[in-house]
Amino acid sequence: MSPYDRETDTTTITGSAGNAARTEHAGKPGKPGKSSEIAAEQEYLSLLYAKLDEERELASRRLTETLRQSGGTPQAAAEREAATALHSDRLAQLNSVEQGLCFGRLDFQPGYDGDSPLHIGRVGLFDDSDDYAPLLIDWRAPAARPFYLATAASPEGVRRRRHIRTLSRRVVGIDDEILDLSQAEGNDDLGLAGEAALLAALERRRTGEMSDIVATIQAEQDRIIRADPGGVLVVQGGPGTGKTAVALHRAAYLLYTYRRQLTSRGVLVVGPNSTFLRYIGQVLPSLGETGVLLATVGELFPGLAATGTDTPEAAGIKGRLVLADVLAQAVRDCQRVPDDVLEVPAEEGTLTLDRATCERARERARRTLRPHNVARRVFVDRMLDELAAQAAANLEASAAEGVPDIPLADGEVAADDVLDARDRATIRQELAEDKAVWSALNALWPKLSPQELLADLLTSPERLDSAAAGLLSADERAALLRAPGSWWTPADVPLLDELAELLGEDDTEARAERARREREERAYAEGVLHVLEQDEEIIDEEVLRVRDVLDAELLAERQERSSALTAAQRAARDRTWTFGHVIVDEAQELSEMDWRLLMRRCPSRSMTVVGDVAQTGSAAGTSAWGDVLGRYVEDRWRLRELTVNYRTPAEIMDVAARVLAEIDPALRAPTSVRETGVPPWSLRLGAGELPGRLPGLVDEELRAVDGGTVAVVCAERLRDTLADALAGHQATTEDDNPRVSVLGVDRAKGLEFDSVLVVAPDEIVACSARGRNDLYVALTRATKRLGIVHTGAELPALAGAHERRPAPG
Ligand SMILES: Nc1ncnc2c1ncn2[C@@H]1O[C@H](COP(=O)(O)OP(=O)(O)OP(=O)(O)O)[C@@H](O)[C@H]1O
Repeated sequence: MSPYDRETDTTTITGSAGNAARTEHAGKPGKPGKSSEIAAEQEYLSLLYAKLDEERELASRRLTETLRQSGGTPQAAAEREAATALHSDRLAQLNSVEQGLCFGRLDFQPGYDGDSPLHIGRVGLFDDSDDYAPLLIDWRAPAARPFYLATAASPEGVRRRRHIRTLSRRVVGIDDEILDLSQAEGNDDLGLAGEAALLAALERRRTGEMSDIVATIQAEQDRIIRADPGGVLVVQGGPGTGKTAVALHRAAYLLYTYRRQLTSRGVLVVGPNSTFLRYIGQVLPSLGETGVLLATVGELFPGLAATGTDTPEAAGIKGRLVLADVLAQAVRDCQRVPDDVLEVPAEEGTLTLDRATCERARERARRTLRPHNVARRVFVDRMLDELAAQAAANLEASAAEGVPDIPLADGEVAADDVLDARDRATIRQELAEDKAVWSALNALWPKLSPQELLADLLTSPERLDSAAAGLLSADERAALLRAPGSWWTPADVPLLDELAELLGEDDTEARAERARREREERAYAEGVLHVLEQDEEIIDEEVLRVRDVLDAELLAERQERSSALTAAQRAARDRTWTFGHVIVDEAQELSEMDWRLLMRRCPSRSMTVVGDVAQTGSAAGTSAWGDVLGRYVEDRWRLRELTVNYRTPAEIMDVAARVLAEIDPALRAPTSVRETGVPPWSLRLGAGELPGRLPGLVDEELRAVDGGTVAVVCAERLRDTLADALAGHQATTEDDNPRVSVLGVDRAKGLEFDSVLVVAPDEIVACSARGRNDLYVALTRATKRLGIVHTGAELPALAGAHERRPAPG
């Protein structure tokens, strides 16, 4: 039972010299002092909700009024659209803070900064009848900071920090901390703030969706959340230290504090896979922020679904930086010259392109340093000049054929050319439209799409050999080859992005298309105006006529802009979009090629990089931040570390720490914030017994976590077999949020469950080059209980788990 479930009336004193604080819980009505405190908080909370309702009503009314308006100058139209966006954002924000509107209160020492209490909540509310005095302080505002940072040793003027527990619009309890150094007792080295509320939050059953932590952010987390947005900030921390939570709250903080700069470019949050993104998907909306694009790297090539899977070896190779050179060579390989002479059977007769001429044109095009498809225009121009000169010479020669050589009269000058400039231009134009000429030029310097080129490269041994000669070994090239028609994979996406940069886009046609669309939209708008005018004639001759306030141009423009999307939505459709800030979670998994793509999306290098190098599972991932970041920012990146584990109880962490020591004895496991008194258990089963016994084990765990979640985590190879064994439990291998999941370690990364069964740990270790890291990840997913089921060799590091005797049958 968590303190949130019970009605408490206790007073505890916690704290060391660094964090002395007396904690008092109050929830039981009937005790006069406490219940009057609760009643007073209830009264204030009711006032806040009344204000929230009033604000909602106001935002809704303003939105309706704005939507009703029409007409005016283009500037008025633009202002109207800005107002529409503003009011609908405000309304969405006010709706999102309904649950847990207010969660804290600060009381100050006498004489300190006005010394009236401040209430802290999810949004700022002000009293417009009292000179906009703050009623509720947004958790992100500077005034709210002491709520997260104040300690007894450094109280920042705070006398009492109160956590207010609410259910819907009702106060159900309060936890007070008196920040009083003279009360110091105990030895709380972790420096926790609001310990009772924190532990209550941590003990809650997991639902399969991550929750926000605004009420209980800890000081080391707060410093990261509010860190300056400039440059690259790396947040390194062991499992469960709140890296993901911190990353998401940082996004919300940055959007609040730097809204003007960030709303137009948006914020990108990158996660390792779609399961993880769904797990964290509710956190930012619950904080009232919708302007953030959540995506995996594999989703950052608009219009392409990367649903295929690579072998670990192929994924590892594709992630290496050398692939950028391979791709550059593959593009150069498409800029060909004939071995000797290329014959072009044009309508003007057979023309020829010799190797030297083609080489000169190719060199000239390459020297422009433009991307392939753009430089193609230079090559094609040179080739057409050459062909046109030949065709003109042929024509002149044939025109001269059979003409008698008539002697010139006195004073007459021989005409040099039969053809004038206009004739020559016509010939060039005809050649440019000649299919045979196009097919010859396309063979030499084709227009390419990234998809076409990569698909060719990965299915053609000759092309790959040519592009990767001296860059990849024969075995590596063989590992990359795949069958034609294979699905795109996430590791292909950075390669496609690289190719899109190398190939570029000749946007002449796109520009023509845009102009055509604009003409069409204007014509459509003219039509709309016409219909409106006819309606007006029928309805009322007197009213202001539509055309008086709206012309076709403006209507077309408004139509275009009224479909205006948020920056995040526009960014999702645009490969070349650059973001105001990029947050990368589970960043240790990204390959060098992934980083290249992300750096292109963030030229300002305003980034937050969150991860744990001890959890790297991917062959292409990193084990040192400097290795990946140095290339882009040299040593200009800042490191912050998180050291407290909020997820995994100490008993489970003891076992995981032994595995960590095997990965690297220098690595330190984070310190768990709580103990559960439940030791992890282990059980030995024969491999054949596993499918039969697993359902019973899962049932036991389900009962033990009483309505919570259970995950079976195993090597990818075993996943389907174990999911079949648990068919009766409707276990899922994906992310539809059931009580029982069966997951390979890769999918379990970043997630958490009340109980975790790690099945066949020896297989997890054996399955990949970073198998021990994978095992460490698997062991640290549980919030309450851990069971280890051995079917093969027992790993010495896991010997600490309490051994269970197998139940009969
Ligand atoms: N200050 C906090 N208050 C309440 N809960 C917290 C706090 N910090 C972290 N948590 C909770 O601890 C759990 C672990 O957090 P999170 O998933 O962010 O850790 P992580 O460092 O990303 O872990 P991993 O590296 O294993 O993915 C989550 O349930 C999160 O909500």
